[in-house]
Amino acid sequence: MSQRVLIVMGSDSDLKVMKGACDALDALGVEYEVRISSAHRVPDKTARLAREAAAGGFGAIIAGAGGAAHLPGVVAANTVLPVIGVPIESGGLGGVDALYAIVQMPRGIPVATVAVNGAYNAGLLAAQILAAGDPELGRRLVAYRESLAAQVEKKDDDLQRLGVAGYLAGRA
Ligand SMILES: Nc1c(C(=O)O)ncn1[C@@H]1O[C@H](COP(=O)(O)O)[C@@H](O)[C@H]1O
Repeated sequence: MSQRVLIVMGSDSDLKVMKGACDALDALGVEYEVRISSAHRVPDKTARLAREAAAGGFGAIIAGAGGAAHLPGVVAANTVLPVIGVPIESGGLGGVDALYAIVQMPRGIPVATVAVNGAYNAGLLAAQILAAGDPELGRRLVAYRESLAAQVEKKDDDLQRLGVAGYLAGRA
């Protein structure tokens, strides 16, 4: 059976952003489970989710949190599965607080960090991690990259054909 991705977030207020990870995994046909847990508010549950993840068939974990974002680090402390942290924009500091909290992990307990609100890339990265042991998923990732390249080529063709003003008018 293919491995799944565990998606954890600190609050339901993170769901709108974290849906990006679900969208990426859906597009690639990767199964996942979405949970709300908080290192601050439910520390025991958070540790349990992380400790049981490998045995539960998960191959990677995405953890998103805003503000004093300790969740990804605490998840990483409780598993040797790869953990991808998503800093979420919340409160007055625009997500920089969460970014620093997640990216500045101490030596020994790494968390791979994506951009502020970068949940879609977290989903892609989780899929790429699973693809190391799943050649069929690897082929779907290659097809995804080819579709990205085709989109850029189409935009460039349109720009050459229409010129700058025409291109912008077509997008308005
Ligand atoms: N950073 C953390 C943790 C944690 O790191 O354990 N638990 C919740 N939160 C974050 O607090 C923000 C506000 O949460 P509420 O909207 O529930 O007040 C959310 O972005 C959440 O990820």
